[in-house]
Amino acid sequence: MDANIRVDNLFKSYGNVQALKNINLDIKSGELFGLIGPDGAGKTTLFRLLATLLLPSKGTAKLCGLDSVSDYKKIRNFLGYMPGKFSLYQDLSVIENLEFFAAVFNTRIEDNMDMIRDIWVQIEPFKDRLAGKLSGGMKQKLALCCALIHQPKILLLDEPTTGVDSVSRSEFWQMLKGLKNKGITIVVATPYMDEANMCERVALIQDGEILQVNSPAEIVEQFEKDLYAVRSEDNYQTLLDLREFNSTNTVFLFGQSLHYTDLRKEIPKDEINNYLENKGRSGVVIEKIKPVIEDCFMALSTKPEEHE
Ligand SMILES: Nc1ncnc2c1ncn2[C@@H]1O[C@H](COP(=O)(O)OP(=O)(O)OP(=O)(O)O)[C@@H](O)[C@H]1O
Repeated sequence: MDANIRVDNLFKSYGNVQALKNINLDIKSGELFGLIGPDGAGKTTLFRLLATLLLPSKGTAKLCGLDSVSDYKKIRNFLGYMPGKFSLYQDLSVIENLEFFAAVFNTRIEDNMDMIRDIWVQIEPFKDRLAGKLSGGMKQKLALCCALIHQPKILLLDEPTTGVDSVSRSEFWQMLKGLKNKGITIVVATPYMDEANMCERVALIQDGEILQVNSPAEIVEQFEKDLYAVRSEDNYQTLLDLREFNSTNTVFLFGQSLHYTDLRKEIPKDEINNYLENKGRSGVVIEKIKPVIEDCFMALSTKPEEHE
């Protein structure tokens, strides 16, 4: 079975809220694909549509060639879905949760151990603990086992690493690579842009629209402008100053510095330096840097600063 996902001209509205606008996606069988976007971008809505839990307002979604509306029963047999809000029964133990999900799919844990073993061994020592008493990372591993217990061909993971510590986050991505090697098509939604690099391809989504679909490396390669990191003793005031500067294309705070692009091809650093010093900024440092995926997202999603 070709475990691909194909979305065509998909729209979803909740009353007046247009949560998804003309989404088109082609996710290949066996791909590790990321859906990257901020809160409210429409990631959960798209996942719930793919998981056959919501009806589209317009357009179609097909999983393994089957329609999410008319073939929803068949799709549910080969789809694993881990919702963003924990799907576990907090007052059941670890093993009871897993047994419950196996029973829902009319299967048994022992028949599917090969699929979950690598993850299960990490939580087995806590198998009699109530799910509600597990740490965030452990809950996430259990939820993943539950989503895998019926050996899905396609796995949808909605913000699996939100609220999870950084060690558990990187362990989680290692587990996903292991699952990809088993041939499962995996789609992961995340608000963390740095996780884009763990995916083969990503879709950047904002306000219900897909801004770009490509490999993380190619997205970064397509960044057109020269990018500069600007720092001073007062980064926030420098941000406000640069927003008023008449050659500013984009400027935003990024960690300990500002990321800046100019409307011109060549950037006279001295001119920017003088401008900022005249504004009273001290300790100004300007250096050319390589863009990362966050810069590409900002470039795609923000309008250039307006100048009179
Ligand atoms: N049941 C609903 N009724 C009305 N509006 C909704 C409903 N569910 C989502 N929305 C709106 O649809 C838009 C997309 O929401 P969605 O939850 O899909 O985004 P998201 O990217 O998953 O973000 P989050 O991580 O915050 O859930 C938002 O504007 C949200 O407020």
